Amino acid sequence: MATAVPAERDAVARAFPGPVREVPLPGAAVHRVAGGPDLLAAGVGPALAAASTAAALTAAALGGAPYGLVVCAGIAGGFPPGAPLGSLVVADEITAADLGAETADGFLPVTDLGFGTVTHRPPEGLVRRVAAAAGARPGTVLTVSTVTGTAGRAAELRARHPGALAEAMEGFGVAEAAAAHGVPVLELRAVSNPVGPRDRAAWRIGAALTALTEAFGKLAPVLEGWNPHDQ
Ligand SMILES: O=C(O)c1cccc(C(=O)CC[C@H]2O[C@@H](n3cnc4c(=O)[nH]cnc43)[C@H](O)[C@@H]2O)c1
Repeated sequence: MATAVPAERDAVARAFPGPVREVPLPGAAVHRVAGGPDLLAAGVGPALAAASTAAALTAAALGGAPYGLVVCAGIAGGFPPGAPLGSLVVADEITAADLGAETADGFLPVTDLGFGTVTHRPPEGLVRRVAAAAGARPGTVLTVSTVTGTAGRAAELRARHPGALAEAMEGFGVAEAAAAHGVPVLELRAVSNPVGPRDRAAWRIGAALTALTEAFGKLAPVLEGWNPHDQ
């Protein structure tokens, strides 16, 4: 389970009773919950999140206990009205929204330049089960390197990604690391602020972290019981 910061990791950890052991990695540390998941505060932004997640995946594989699923979790900005404050969004697509080139005719995704990928799709069946169990809305979660701070940018993202419900900063990086290891990925976000004009007074980080804890309380049996062959 990869979050950006320790506060998110600890919000997830509150859903899993059991002692925690810290396992050091290059540049990060896994919190291993006995009888529960491995939790990683992977850092803010797609690059650091990818590097930390890759380190955890590699260490697990070399240790003979590879992961079967990578979950990116944390707070996010929600596109109103689909994703109000405190609501949960589960990604049916994880899309890098600003990976590409700006041209006089608009933004070109990196795939149009002939490189790589901009979207990872979590297993559909798992997304459905998580949505049902946690009461999360399925939709695209955008990964951005710059938090949206104007109505204009929010409108531009909406126009380019009509299915977007949320934006955050790590999902695509975590998904790239998971894909390199052939491991499925899931992204679950609790909405802490609206995507749009910058307004720090509108953040509800405490409520979003509580929503994350409650969600993982409901999701433990879904995640434990999920078989990759179900897809
Ligand atoms: O300074 C600001 O205006 C501002 C607005 C929203 C979030 C931030 C952060 O520094 C938090 C980044 C952190 O939390 C996730 N997150 C939460 N809300 C958003 C968002 O609206 N857009 C992108 N990321 C968001 C993100 O995944 C980071 O881990 C600052």
